[in-house]
Amino acid sequence: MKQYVGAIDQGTTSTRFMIFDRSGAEIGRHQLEHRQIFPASGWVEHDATEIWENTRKTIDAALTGAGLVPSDLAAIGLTNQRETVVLWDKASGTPVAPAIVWQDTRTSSMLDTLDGALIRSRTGLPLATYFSATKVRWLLDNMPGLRARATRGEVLFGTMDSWLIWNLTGGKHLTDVTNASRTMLMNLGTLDWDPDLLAHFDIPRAMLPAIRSSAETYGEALPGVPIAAAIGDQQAALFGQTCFDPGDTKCTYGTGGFLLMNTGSSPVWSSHGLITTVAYRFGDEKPVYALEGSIAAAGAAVQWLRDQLGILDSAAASETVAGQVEDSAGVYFVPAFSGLFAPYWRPDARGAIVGLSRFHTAAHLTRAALEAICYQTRDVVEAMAQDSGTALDRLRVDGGVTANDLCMQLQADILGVPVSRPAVAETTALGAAYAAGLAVGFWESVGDLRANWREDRRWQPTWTAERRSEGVTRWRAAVDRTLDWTM
Ligand SMILES: Nc1ncnc2c1ncn2[C@@H]1O[C@H](COP(=O)(O)OP(=O)(O)O)[C@@H](O)[C@H]1O
Ligand SMILES: O=P(O)(O)OC[C@H](O)CO
Repeated sequence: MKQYVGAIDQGTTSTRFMIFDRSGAEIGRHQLEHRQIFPASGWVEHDATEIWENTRKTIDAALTGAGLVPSDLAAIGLTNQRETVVLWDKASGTPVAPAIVWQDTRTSSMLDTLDGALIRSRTGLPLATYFSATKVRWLLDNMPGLRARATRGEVLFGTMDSWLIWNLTGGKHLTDVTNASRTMLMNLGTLDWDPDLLAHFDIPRAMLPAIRSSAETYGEALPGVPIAAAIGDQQAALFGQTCFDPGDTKCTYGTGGFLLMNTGSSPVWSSHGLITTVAYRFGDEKPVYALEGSIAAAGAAVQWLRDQLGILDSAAASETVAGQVEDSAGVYFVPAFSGLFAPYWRPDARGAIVGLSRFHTAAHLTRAALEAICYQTRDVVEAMAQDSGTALDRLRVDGGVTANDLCMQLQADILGVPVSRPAVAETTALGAAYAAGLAVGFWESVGDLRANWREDRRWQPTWTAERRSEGVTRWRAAVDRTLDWTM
């Protein structure tokens, strides 16, 4: 009997393949970072071919490292960075342009020409550069002859899930409903491409994949091993955290930060700057929806200190460096590299570091970066409380940044509620594995999965209410200083 389920987790920073057993314990993994390409200020690109090659390599290396062969896997689940746009030539399977990453802001001037009310009412999404549609349109507008080829179905569009499914299955053009809900082209009510939005963006339907549920057989990834789930990474983390009931909430801190609350079988529209999105859908069952607060730069702020300023040797070093000082000594760092997402939705914002004097060191700046991750999360937690009418009493966290214990302590301090990290912090991959395992009967029910969730560590708030309130006031003042910055 097959004892394991695999998961491809194609993130913004890296791609990993993970193998889990029936108890949800990790049996093997391999991970590879890919290049972050910044051709101009505000542009962020990936090489989709590099990502596909890394995917293949991580599957092989994880299986070999764990001493397993493909036939040991009951199924593979796929989860991915969302919104990022890949366009490829149908005949050759080669990308026609670099992938435009969700953080890319090159389309900001297009926003003024679009109907925000129409888009919001059909998709649950605010007008922002974040989502796929403006990026697809930009490529069609800027690459001569591309729109005609796309109209003839010769050039295909997909988010990363589609691109990987195409390659894994030898040419199936599919996406799942959670990824489709981030394109700005899917109608949240019909769960199909919206003809009015396609016309509004001038995007030909012939280039779009077919929309499937999050848990069903997509094809074979390896001989005898089905891809039995595809689900956006933040929705997968919600699943991996076993947030199956309305009101269940988690926050994932990767390159960006993403707080999602399960809202059950009806979409809930936000009045406080959150996104309405599909959480998951099983086969023909009714979809489950979520409210989401998306933060554009969380771990990306640490990456920037490491890669662009060179003041950290590694992301992990941010903990020791920030730990050299008691506090940020009045420095606030707003990493609005891609503008500000939830709850502000200000594409005109750009990053700022305020409050500097000659006294300040790399340690203060690093601590301010960690605090920024936590203040941004507080902003979306507040919006979520206003929309749902319920204050959070504990925050379940996961993702790369949660390895940083100091940052998680700061998060509890800045939120004023406990922060809880599960034993398996790789909940994104775990969620994809869970969805695939449920689809093929490896797990019987979500009840089996709930029983697998265990807490690893909990942080209690230590700041006084006065200190917290002063910090939030200063943070909001710093946010104000980032606005109206683009030409
Ligand atoms: N110990 C750490 N402290 C702070 N940030 C970290 C730490 N380890 C990783 N990160 C950050 O987490 C991000 C990677 O997390 P991950 O969950 O793998 O992201 P993604 O899914 O976006 O690829 C990077 O931005 C990195 O800078
Ligand atoms: O790669 P992550 O984990 O930062 O997630 C990216 C999100 O899917 C973007 O919406």
